[in-house]
Amino acid sequence: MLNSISHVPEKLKVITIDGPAGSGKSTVARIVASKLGWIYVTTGAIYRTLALLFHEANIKDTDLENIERFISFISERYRQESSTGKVFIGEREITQEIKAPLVSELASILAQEDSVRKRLLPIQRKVVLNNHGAVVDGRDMGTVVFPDAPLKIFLTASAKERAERRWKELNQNGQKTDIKELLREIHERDERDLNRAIAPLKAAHDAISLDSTKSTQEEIAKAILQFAMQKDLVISQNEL
Ligand SMILES: Nc1ncnc2c1ncn2[C@@H]1O[C@H](COP(=O)(O)OP(=O)(O)OP(=O)(O)O)[C@@H](O)[C@H]1O
Ligand SMILES: Nc1ccn([C@H]2C[C@H](O)[C@@H](COP(=O)(O)O)O2)c(=O)n1
Repeated sequence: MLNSISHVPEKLKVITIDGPAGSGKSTVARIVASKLGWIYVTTGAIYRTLALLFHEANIKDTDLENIERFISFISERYRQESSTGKVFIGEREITQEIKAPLVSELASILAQEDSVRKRLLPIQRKVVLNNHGAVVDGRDMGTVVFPDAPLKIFLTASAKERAERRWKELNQNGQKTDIKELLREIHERDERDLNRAIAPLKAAHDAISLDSTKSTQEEIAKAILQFAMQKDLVISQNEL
């Protein structure tokens, strides 16, 4: 494991990875964080958890009272296990439940609400700034949540490749889905994430764009670690 050093102020030891659904953000974020000895935070899981709470309470009305009620619950009881990527509400593990297509769709709908984004901002920042270094993935990490991050990555892949990856992932977890339906859902979520008025999915002006369509997660992670070294976020090449 690399011993990271701080050539940047402690509070800014953050690498952001933004990109569309299924581009491989969480996977490579976890590899990079592990190599650096940093934590990894996948902010999509926070939006997905909010969606799961709404879904399970069978609440269709995303009014402010419900949003505030569930977000304060998340603030007290939500946690991610950096090493495994497991997600918990209190002692209840919800890692697989939040990946269900219904939850994915509701998360992207809730993510359009300014009241949701405003209230999740401090939660995302608190998780990261309580640690000595973090790799964070989402849609607006480099543009809104951590605009001063020393290294920003914008990770893409073709919609077809992303649907195939999601199909394999759900299949491995015993969730049978139709690839054509997944492709439609990915296009729909892309549309929402790219075109919403608040914090749309887009590459920060100073982000490095990478396309993982024809690359393995290890190749992408290695490229990010090289950039981290160039930014003095790691000690030396021979430990990568
Ligand atoms: N470069 C890659 N090549 C092949 N498969 C990949 C690659 N990167 C990630 N995957 C696989 O694709 C699936 C989705 O990856 P991951 O969850 O990291 O994407 P994501 O961008 O975080 O998606 P979401 O935004 O929906 O959470 C996982 O099963 C992962 O193992
Ligand atoms: N920083 C973020 C993270 C996620 N979202 C929204 C957009 C996605 O549709 C949904 C689920 O995210 P995923 O797990 O697919 O990365 O949550 C967002 O708007 N901002």
